[in-house]
Amino acid sequence: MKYISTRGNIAPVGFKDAVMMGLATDGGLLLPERFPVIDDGTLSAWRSLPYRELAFQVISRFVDDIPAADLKNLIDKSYDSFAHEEITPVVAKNGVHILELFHGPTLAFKDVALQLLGNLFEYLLKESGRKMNIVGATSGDTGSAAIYGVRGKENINIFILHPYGKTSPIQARQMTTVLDANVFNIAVNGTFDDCQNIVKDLFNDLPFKEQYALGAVNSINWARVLAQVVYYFYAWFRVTDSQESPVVFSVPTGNFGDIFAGYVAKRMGLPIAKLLLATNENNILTRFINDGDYSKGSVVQTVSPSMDIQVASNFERYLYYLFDESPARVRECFSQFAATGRMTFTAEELERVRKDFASRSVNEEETLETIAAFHLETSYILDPHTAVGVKAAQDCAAGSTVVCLATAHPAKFAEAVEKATGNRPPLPGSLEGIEQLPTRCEVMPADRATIQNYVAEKAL
Ligand SMILES: Cc1ncc(COP(=O)(O)O)c(C=O)c1O
Ligand SMILES: N[C@@H](CCOP(=O)(O)O)C(=O)O
Repeated sequence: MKYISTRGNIAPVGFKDAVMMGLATDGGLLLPERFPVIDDGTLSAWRSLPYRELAFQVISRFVDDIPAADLKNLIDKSYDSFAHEEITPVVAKNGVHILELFHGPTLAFKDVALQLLGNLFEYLLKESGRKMNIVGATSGDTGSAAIYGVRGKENINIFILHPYGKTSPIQARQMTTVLDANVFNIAVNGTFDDCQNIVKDLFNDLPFKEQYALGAVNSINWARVLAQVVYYFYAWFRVTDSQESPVVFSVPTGNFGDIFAGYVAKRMGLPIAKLLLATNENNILTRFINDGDYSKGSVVQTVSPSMDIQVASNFERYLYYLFDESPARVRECFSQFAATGRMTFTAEELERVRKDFASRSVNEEETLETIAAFHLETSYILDPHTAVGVKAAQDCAAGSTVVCLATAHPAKFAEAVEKATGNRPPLPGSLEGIEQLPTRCEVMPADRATIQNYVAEKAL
């Protein structure tokens, strides 16, 4: 399998090079040159596979430059760190199926991909004898999951930028209490969008990227998206009993990575009726789907801070398909966006968008009410991101078989849960005592040069 760029200006590369490249060197995002299609017979054979084996079956369709036995070992090892034997179990509550993606070491869906990516980096660096400096941006969850994926690993340093004071207190401590010598936390005086822009600028500075061997842990890295495709298949098997059964997936969305993984699963032939894109008040993607209005606003702080994002990086991957795989149209669209802060689409394009996606924006009050009502009716505690997806499902998908992606453990957002239910959620063992641990973190302005100099100074 070869990988191409949404901007069309790189020679196709293999999977290993795609993982190491992160952001494509022409500023675009990497995509497989085609989607493997899974026929009914194969789908039926996969139904009874445990998570690790299913992951190997799905992922190996996209990887032909790592020996199968090595890939299998990497996958198996990655999921040993999960606290649930099913890795991503599905539980039925109140008429919806909740796909619990928070049983990894940092209690968010990011662990599913970042445990694997950390092991892939280690494997590829050993093979090449090279070193890597990871630079990533986080609105709260990617950061700790990436840090836990590579902490203490040889030949890797990791620099994580988060918006200062805008994550939940637990999210910040999950990052800053990791004192391993290869971990550097940077709290940026700005928003997640500022952090993501700085990271992209550093990757687009090709001499800097080359000199410091930059590695990407954000969902700009194709391996992130790929690992997330697996749980759409896994969940679909858990909630259906026949090949034809179409399912709606409700996905709390910020950077469009998780829902794009669902789109990949659909393109591979998984019977997904609709991808329901649920946003908080940062609703640029909802406006796009429902009104054709993709125009940048300002970031609003919400009780679901990991989704406080305006410019969703993976949206570019979807646009590539919406524009019939035309890199020229992608480039044109991004130039228009850079110049005007908006993108425009034809009526025919929007009609096609709505065949695959529906969307709902959920405000603060609705999010808290959903946590409270769900808790009252079922005793189950939703985290605020998951609550956004559940509310969207209740309003837009009644009568369908719906899987709501539970993207984080409620204990990470104890303040919001307490506001909604009157009680703080019980702390899982892995978070006990975290408030007393010492921390290390540098506070910096949202200034590319300052951060670039810091990375250069501390890089391997
Ligand atoms: C808990 C949680 N839910 C949902 C999202 C949104 O996912 P995505 O950015 O892949 O759209 C994030 C951040 O990525 C998150 O951390
Ligand atoms: N919500 C994310 C934002 C970064 O998204 P990514 O999937 O591109 O890494 C976070 O928690 O950091």
